[in-house]
Amino acid sequence: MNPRFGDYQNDIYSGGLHGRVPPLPMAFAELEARAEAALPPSIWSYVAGGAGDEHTQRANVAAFRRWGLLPRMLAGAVERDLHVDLYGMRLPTPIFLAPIGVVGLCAQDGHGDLATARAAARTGVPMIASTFSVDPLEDVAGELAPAPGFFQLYTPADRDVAESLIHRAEAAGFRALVVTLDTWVTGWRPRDLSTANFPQLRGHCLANYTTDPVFRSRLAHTPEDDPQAATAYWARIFGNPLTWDDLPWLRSTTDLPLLLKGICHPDDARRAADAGIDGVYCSNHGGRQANGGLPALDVLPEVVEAAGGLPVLFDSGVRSGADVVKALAFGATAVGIGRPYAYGLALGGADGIVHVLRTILAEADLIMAVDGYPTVADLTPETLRPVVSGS
Ligand SMILES: Cc1cc2nc3c(=O)[nH]c(=O)nc-3n(C[C@H](O)[C@H](O)[C@H](O)COP(=O)(O)O)c2cc1C
Ligand SMILES: CC(C)CC(=O)C(=O)O
Repeated sequence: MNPRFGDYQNDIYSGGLHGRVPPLPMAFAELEARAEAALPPSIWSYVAGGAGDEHTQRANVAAFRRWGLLPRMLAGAVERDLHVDLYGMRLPTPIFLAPIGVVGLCAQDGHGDLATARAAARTGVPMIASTFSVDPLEDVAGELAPAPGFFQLYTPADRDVAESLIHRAEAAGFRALVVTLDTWVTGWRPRDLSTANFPQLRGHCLANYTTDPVFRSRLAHTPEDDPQAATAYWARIFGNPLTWDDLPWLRSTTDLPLLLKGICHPDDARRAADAGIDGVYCSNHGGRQANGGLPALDVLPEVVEAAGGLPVLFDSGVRSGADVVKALAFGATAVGIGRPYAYGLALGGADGIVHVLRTILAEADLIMAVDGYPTVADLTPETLRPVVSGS
């Protein structure tokens, strides 16, 4: 039997009958407001902020409002099946946890990567673990099992360190490698600039480097004895703009499925497919990198078409179950949840993330029930229409 994600509604109502109201926000706007109040201002501005005047970040969210699902009645969608297949894995849900560097710091105990992994394990929602974590990837993987995890790589210029990270991720049991292309330099982020806090936050999230034997071998002293030298070496190898010429090397480093994150142009999707990549990840980094770009949702259909049948992961602006349904209908194989789970973490640790995921899944499931689309395969671009009046 498939999981009944909509049952979260029954769970809440039956709890309510006994005088309890849900301790965590049910609507995204409240989740966001309460996370802002809960997080230290420097972490809030880092997580919530984006590039420039954050126009693209807002446009990512607004893009979903421009499309609506056409309902089908008498479809009898009593049983829904939200599972998706990806690289031989049967995922119980069509969503995943997008990589969030520094998410560790959103948890009250400072170990948010581990809490995120625990939430993934409890829900079966895959986690893409960021290179930038407070805890090393082996510890994250330890909390994740049996849920699948993917490892997100910021590819250091020192290829030996890069290969070491990749091989550690393989050994730890991660099932795919997601290489992020759009953040070899950080974008112009006024909120971080005005607090000047980015380097400080980043300094807490280098565990994957400081525990890496190859990285350590590059240093005269251990990172424990000379943290500044470790950070300086990290800074030297971080800003590494990969090019298409690097892809054969990258491909040769692993047999894991290899995905490229940040693909928003159909020609790049086509070229990735030609280069033997296993999947593209359409995302504009939640508007954190380059302001003034198109909303990621607007480019998704073209990227899906150009990818020629390769899996296409998607994120940027997903705030609700309705958004998940629309991204699936536009052809995303699976849909990434970003900031909302960081906010859930800030409010309730692993429980907070589980709540956010269950909320999103329940809404998606109930939309598919009401509108008569019992499976993910039933959601196609033809089920969507542009909104023609108002918002
Ligand atoms: C605080 C923060 C840190 C992030 N760190 C990473 C990262 O380490 N690696 C990465 O590939 N993407 C990173 N991202 C981008 C997310 O994976 C995702 O693309 C983005 O959050 C989607 O936008 P949304 O959260 O507005 O939906 C980060 C996003 C946020 C909000
Ligand atoms: C450490 C950062 C570069 C992580 C990131 O991707 C982001 O802040 O968006």
